[in-house]
Amino acid sequence: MTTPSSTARSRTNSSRTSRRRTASSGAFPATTGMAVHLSGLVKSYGHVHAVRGVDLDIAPGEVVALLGPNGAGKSTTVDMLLGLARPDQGTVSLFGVEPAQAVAQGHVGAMLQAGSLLPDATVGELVAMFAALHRAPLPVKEALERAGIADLADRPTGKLSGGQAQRVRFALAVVPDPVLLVLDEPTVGMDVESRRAFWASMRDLTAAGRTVLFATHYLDEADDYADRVVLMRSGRIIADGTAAAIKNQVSGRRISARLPGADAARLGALPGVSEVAVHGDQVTLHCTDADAALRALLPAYEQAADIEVRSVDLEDAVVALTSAAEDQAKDRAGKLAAEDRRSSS
Ligand SMILES: Nc1ncnc2c1ncn2[C@@H]1O[C@H](COP(=O)(O)OP(=O)(O)OP(=O)(O)O)[C@@H](O)[C@H]1O
Repeated sequence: MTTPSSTARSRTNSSRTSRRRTASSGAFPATTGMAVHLSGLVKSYGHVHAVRGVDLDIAPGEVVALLGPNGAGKSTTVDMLLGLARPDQGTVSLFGVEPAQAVAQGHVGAMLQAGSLLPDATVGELVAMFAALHRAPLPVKEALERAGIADLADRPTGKLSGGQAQRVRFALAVVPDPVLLVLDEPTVGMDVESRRAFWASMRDLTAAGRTVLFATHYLDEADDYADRVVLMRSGRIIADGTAAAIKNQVSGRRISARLPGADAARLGALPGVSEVAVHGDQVTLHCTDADAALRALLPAYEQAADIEVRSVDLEDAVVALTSAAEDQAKDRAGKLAAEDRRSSS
């Protein structure tokens, strides 16, 4: 069946194909090799094992979302990728050279979570200062327009709202006219309209074949804009593929309904139901067989209302995959502790 969203998706996919073609046909300054090559990256801070062995290749022209719960190691990976943190083990190369060299050549633009803007400079002055550090920057006006802040050029950066400051960071990331954009939670603090404008501008940038790696907690952004989703948990990559492939790793559908006075144990015993979540009157049934579950639910709960059956979305898949990884980590820790006890007795 063709739905508006599937039509939109196939359009997006064909634009992704042509974007790759543009990237490999040399629309940019000559670069060689993988846009990003991370091999065996490990990084600890004292007892905290932030990154525990990350291997990742990103081809020129790919748009990759880096997902994972708080503390998964996304920012640490991004910091090592940009040469801002030194790996304990492993190597990083961007277009076949060290990060510092790729940055010096103007191939890389970055937007990080931390980092204050010079509070006394105006937005225009700050972006101009940054542009002056690069060999072939965009005109300042164009960088400001791409970030949607042309009207803020004369505003001191100390007088910006959080969302506006975030857009200034975006202008600083694009002003080198980079081939690779690395964005750590780029839309944090932006209102809905600014997020939309941000992604519209990103679409223009990626349509020309730029490579993008962005970390985000907004799974709809990953679903809508990334060719590929890399999911991290506890310092490791636990899934890597298209959003569709990641969703396919988690089978089943979800039934949600308003069900006053529902009993979770009774719902859990219905055929085809694997898991139940109850929030007040609202119930979500995770199903291995949604048809069987629905057939059993309706006679048992005549008061059921606002019933919806839907496929697994990216959020469901990410939650399921990250909690499965957590269970496996606990199992591993339990087995190691048991082995320790056995060997010491
Ligand atoms: N400079 C540091 N000193 C000590 N611990 C750190 C440092 N930077 C990160 N960590 C720790 O390393 C782990 C991974 O952190 P990181 O910021 O990379 O995760 P993240 O996936 O980006 O999380 P979030 O989504 O919350 O930004 C966390 O436990 C964090 O507390």
